[in-house]
Amino acid sequence: MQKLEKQFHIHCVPGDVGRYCILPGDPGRVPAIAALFDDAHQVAYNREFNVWTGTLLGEKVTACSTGIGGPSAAIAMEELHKCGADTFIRTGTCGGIDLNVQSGDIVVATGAIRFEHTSLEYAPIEFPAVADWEITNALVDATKAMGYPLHIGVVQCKDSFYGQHSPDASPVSYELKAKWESWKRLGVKASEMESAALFVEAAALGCRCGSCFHVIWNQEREAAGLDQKMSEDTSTSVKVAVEGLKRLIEADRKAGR
Ligand SMILES: O=P(O)(O)O[C@H]1O[C@H](CO)[C@@H](O)[C@H]1O
Ligand SMILES: O=c1cc[nH]c(=O)[nH]1
Repeated sequence: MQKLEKQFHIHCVPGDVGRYCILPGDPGRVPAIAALFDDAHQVAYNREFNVWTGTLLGEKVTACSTGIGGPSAAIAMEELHKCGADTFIRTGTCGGIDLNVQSGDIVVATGAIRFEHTSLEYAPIEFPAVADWEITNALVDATKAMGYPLHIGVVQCKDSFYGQHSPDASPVSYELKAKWESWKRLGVKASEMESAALFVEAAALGCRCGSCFHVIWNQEREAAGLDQKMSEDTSTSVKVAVEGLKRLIEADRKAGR
């Protein structure tokens, strides 16, 4: 019999998780995702990794939180992959950068800026952090079908949340602020923390990964004196991830993937 190896951080063994995984950062968001699965049950909860498995369209699917930042997200993906997963949808929160991106909107990432360090341990910096095309299409179609305001494009990833929000407090403010101006001029949609690591790691592992986000706020709209309020209810981005996953499962079945 094949040895079932319990993964060191997520405490799962092969069979505990599906091929398809939804990855929120917040462990508290996992039950809300699992509530949209059929027959969902918790299979493990260790550290920041809350893992629930159920089914969608009869396919085994898993929701596993990744915590904050690239290092723990990379661990979740690597250990889920060792348990048999090969397709990942990150659903998270983000802060808008582009002035058109408003609180409560959905952002679907086509790629991610690697202003973090985790991805460097999976690929040289010249390698782009690109979202999987099929997953991205499924997330875009799901958002449109549900009628939510949608922005599609590049997101920026970093390791320091406060480097984004209080760059002046940092001894390297000159770099943080100069680069932030570049992201703005390059039309970057939003800032978050995990997609760059996950996209690059997925490429290194031969897996697929895409991301969708709920916009919490937009600091650039605030700075420009535009209408700006906080939006913390992540239920729309959770619904987009689950509906997108259903569409992906159907597309995979049709294509024999
Ligand atoms: O809401 P989640 O998925 O955690 O995502 C965003 O929120 C956290 C920062 O507050 C980072 O993890 C960032 O990427
Ligand atoms: O502004 C934000 C909001 C969520 N997550 C981030 O990383 N930044």
